[in-house]
Amino acid sequence: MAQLYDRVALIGLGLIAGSMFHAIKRAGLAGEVVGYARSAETRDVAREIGLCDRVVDSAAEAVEGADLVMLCVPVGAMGAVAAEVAPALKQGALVSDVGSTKVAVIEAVAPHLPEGVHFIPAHPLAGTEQSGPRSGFAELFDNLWCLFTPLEGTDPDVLARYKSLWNGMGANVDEMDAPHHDLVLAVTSHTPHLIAYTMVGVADDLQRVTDSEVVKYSAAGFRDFTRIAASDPTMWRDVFLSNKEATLEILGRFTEELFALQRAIRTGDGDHLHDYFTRTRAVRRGIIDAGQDTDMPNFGRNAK
Ligand SMILES: NC(=O)c1ccc[n+]([C@@H]2O[C@H](COP(=O)([O-])OP(=O)(O)OC[C@H]3O[C@@H](n4cnc5c(N)ncnc54)[C@H](O)[C@@H]3O)[C@@H](O)[C@H]2O)c1
Ligand SMILES: O=C(O)C(=O)C[C@]1(C(=O)O)C=C[C@@H](O)C=C1
Repeated sequence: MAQLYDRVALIGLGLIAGSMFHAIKRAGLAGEVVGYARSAETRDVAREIGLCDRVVDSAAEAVEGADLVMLCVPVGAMGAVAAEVAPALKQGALVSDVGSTKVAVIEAVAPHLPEGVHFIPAHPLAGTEQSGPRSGFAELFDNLWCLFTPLEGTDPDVLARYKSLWNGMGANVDEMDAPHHDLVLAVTSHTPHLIAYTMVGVADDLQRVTDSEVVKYSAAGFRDFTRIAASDPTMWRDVFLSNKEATLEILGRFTEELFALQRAIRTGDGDHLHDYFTRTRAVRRGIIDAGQDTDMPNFGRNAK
C-alpha cells in the first residue's frame, strides 16, 4: 500500500501505539514513525526493541514536523498531553487519539488544538489484557473495527486519508457521534469489564475460604473473566471515570436483570431462566452470522 503520511508521531508507547507502529511498517504507510512516552524506562525499552524509527525525550519534539499525531495514552491523560504538544504542532497536521471513550476525550483535547490543525477522534475496537511497549503486534487490528467520531465540519480529504490509514492497518472503519459511541461501548466493553473485575474480585475473596481451589479448578468461563480482569488498571480506571453516565445507565439495567434472575432461581422459575438463556444464545448466533466468529484469526486469540 502507498505511503500516506511522511511523519507519524506516537505519544504513549503501549499496546495500541506499539501495534500501530508494527501495522504501519507492515504496509509501508508512513515515511517515519517518531515515538514518545512519559517514562524514561518505557522510552529505553522502545529504543532497545526498535519500537519506532526514532524515540525522543519530549512530546513537543515528537510532534515537530509530524503530519499525523496519535495520542495513545490513557483517556485521563489525553487533555494534558494535548496541551503539551499543541504549541509544537505543524499547521495542517492531523491529531487523533485511540481512547476507549470519546465525549470526555473530545472535551479534553479539542480546546487545546490551534487553528489550522485537524482533529479526528478514533477508537480501535481491538485490544488484549496486555499493556506496555513490548505488548504490541502488527495483526492486532486485522478484520476488526475502528470507530471514528468526527466533529462537524471535518475536512473530507483529511478524513479519507485517515480512513485509508486504518484500512491499511487492517481495520474496517465506521463513523458515529461521540455520545452514541460511549453508550454502545458501555454495553459492549465497559460494563462487561466491570462485571469481570467484580467476579474475579469475588473469587479472590472466596479463595481464602476455599483454600485456593478457585484457582486450581477454574473453569473456562471463569478463566475468560480472569483474562479480562487482568487488563491495565490505569486504563480502566480512566475509562469508568470518563464514561460515567453511560456506564451507570447500563449497570442499572444490568442490576435489574440480575435481580430478576436471582428471583427466578429462588422461586424455582425454570421457564424464566430457560427463556432468558434462549434469548441470549441467539445474540451469540447473531454475532457469528455477522462474521465475528471464532474462526476469524484474531477472535479470542488471547484467551489462554
Ligand atoms: N488496551 C486496549 O484493549 C485498548 C483498546 C482500544 C483502545 N485503547 C485505548 O488506547 C489508549 C492506550 O491504551 P494502551 O492499551 O495502549 O495502554 P498502555 O498502558 O499499554 O500504554 C499507554 C502508554 O501511555 C504512556 N503514558 C501514560 N500517561 C502518559 C502521559 N501523560 N504522557 C505520555 N505518555 C503517557 C504510558 O507510559 C504507556 O507507555 C487508552 O486511551 C485506551 O483507552 C486501549
Ligand atoms: O480483548 C480485550 O482484551 C479487550 O477487552 C479489548 C477491548 C474490548 O472491550 O473489546 C477493550 C477496550 C477497548 O477500548 C477496545 C477493545
